[in-house]
Amino acid sequence: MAPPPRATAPVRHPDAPPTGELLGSHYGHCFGCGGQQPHGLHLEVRAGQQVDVTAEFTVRPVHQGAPGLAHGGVLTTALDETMGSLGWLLHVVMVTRRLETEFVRPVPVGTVLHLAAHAVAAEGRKVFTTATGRIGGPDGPLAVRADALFVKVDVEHFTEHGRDEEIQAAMADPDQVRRARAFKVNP
Ligand SMILES: CCCCCCCC(=O)SCCNC(=O)CCNC(=O)[C@H](O)C(C)(C)COP(=O)(O)OP(=O)(O)OC[C@H]1O[C@@H](n2cnc3c(N)ncnc32)[C@H](O)[C@@H]1OP(=O)(O)O
Repeated sequence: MAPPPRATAPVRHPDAPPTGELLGSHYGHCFGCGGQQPHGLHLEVRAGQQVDVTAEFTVRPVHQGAPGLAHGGVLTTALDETMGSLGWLLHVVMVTRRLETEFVRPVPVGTVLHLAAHAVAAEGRKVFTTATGRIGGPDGPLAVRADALFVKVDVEHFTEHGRDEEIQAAMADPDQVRRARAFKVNP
């Protein structure tokens, strides 16, 4: 998972959203950030100053694994979505290739998880990222952390592999098409 020696520091795109701006959902039905998923995480991610973001996730009863505790897979999803959002600042679409999560302490239902992620390095199509989730506040105790490798893809990644029903619906939505075509991948 460590970036190769030839990797370079990620560069914030000149047209990236300004610091503090809410990034918005990339897809209404996304389990991580979409507003149309009743049981989703409804993450609202905010742009940082560099290639970094912050987000908050409130653990609800539908996110339980053990009684009264968040499911580890759900917490991993929150970290994954937060790191994936770094693509807005790089102006690329990227998908998770590898993700390693460390669960440091249990996260009870009702907790607000304070997430932070930044891009560590980039090399070719690869973007190396890291994220943390803290409880009680942005500087509170560490509950979860993750490192991930993302790979930049073109919009064809989705149109070729996604189920036809959802692809057709997304293509019929002008806002979705605009979002999908906004970034070009520069290998
Ligand atoms: C719109 C964004 C939404 C974000 C939402 C949150 C993020 C998500 O959950 S995305 C959904 C989950 N992810 C996926 O479904 C992805 C499924 N995987 C794939 O489609 C493919 O494996 C894909 C596109 C990632 C890469 O495939 P492919 O284009 O053939 O690239 P491939 O050559 O295998 O690998 C790319 C590079 O990564 C490197 N690589 C691959 N695996 C590893 C690894 N484990 N460690 C280090 N490097 C690796 C390869 O060596 C290659 O390097 P280089 O470019 O230097 O040769």
